[in-house]
Amino acid sequence: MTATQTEKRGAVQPDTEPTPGPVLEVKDLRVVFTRHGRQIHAVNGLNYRLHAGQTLAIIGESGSGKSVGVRSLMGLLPPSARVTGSVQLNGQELVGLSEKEFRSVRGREIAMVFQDPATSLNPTMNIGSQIVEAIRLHAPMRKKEAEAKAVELLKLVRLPSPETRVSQFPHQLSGGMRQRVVIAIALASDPKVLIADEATTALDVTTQAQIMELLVDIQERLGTAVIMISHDIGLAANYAHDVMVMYAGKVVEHAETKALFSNVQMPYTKALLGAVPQLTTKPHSKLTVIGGHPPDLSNLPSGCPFAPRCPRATDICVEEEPRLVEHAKRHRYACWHPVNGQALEAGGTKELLEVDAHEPLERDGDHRSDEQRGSTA
Ligand SMILES: Nc1ncnc2c1ncn2[C@@H]1O[C@H](COP(=O)(O)OP(=O)(O)OP(=O)(O)O)[C@@H](O)[C@H]1O
Repeated sequence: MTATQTEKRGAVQPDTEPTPGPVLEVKDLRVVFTRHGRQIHAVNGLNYRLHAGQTLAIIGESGSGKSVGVRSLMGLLPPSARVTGSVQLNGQELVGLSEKEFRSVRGREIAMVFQDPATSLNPTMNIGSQIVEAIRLHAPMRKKEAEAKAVELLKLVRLPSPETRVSQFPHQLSGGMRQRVVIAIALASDPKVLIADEATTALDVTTQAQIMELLVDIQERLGTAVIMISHDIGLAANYAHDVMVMYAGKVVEHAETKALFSNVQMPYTKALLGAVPQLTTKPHSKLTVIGGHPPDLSNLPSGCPFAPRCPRATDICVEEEPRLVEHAKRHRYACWHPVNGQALEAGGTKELLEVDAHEPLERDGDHRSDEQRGSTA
């Protein structure tokens, strides 16, 4: 088996001095939309921490709440959304900020790269002006100085011939180049957290890998924390330190990437992986299809939301919702009948529930193996 990118680069220590605490701390984050008198519970109690230089991947089926969960961090939800809980960015509480207050955080402390670079860029402005605008929005400076910084940013994102590219328009660049420009704009204010929402989905696989390598490089140089949302589980496995699996607005499994993929516990995660073709998949063999549909978010069931689609479900799954419990070090899952773990019974979970942290998953100071530490020294 080949080493993943996260193993190769030996986990989460950036070149810059690591900050002592998490950059981002999310506690019991909930988002409810009101639409036509109905309440849609899109995000139902997220807890996690993100440290400098760390990449968290969020995976899950369409509609599981991945985007709404990260957009709420940036105040990018419509007025019909009610956000509760706590989001601390470097100690600053974001939940409850007004739009005006969010404007000073968005793009400055926390920035986002979206799926389609074509729609993120202004087609009528050359790319140099767009980067200069982003730079001067956050740090007032003379135009000449900002133009020089724009070229530096384009070098950072490894856009070829940056000095001449600045005068070009988005349509003159390839999709991969455009996404590099979008990343340069996102980095204009040196954000602590970069959110990549399906940022490479619209690109071909080679360009996709180049952009991911670029994000890794930037992360290592600047210590930026990254949240990546992806339908591509392979990308998550290869580039993330931690993976969070969402279903019906909840986290159903959350672990270090290696622990998650080598020891999947939640049947939903297993089903997601089964839906991905492997190199070893024989031609014409069938991929696993997850039958049924996710629950109605305006009428969530009282038991495990995955129960109606789960091959392992029993009565308890329908009756009582399993809590997200840390069963092994840095490996949490919410399941009565985990894939590789011992079957749980309601009465028998007390011991495990004692270590149930309603707290975000914590990262060790340095959880690299000796081998990894040696290879990156
Ligand atoms: N403005 C809105 N009003 C009402 N419901 C919304 C709104 N925006 C999102 N939702 C609902 O919130 C749920 C979660 O949406 P979200 O976009 O976070 O899913 P996702 O996991 O990111 O899906 P995808 O992978 O397709 O982007 C969906 O069921 C969606 O219908």
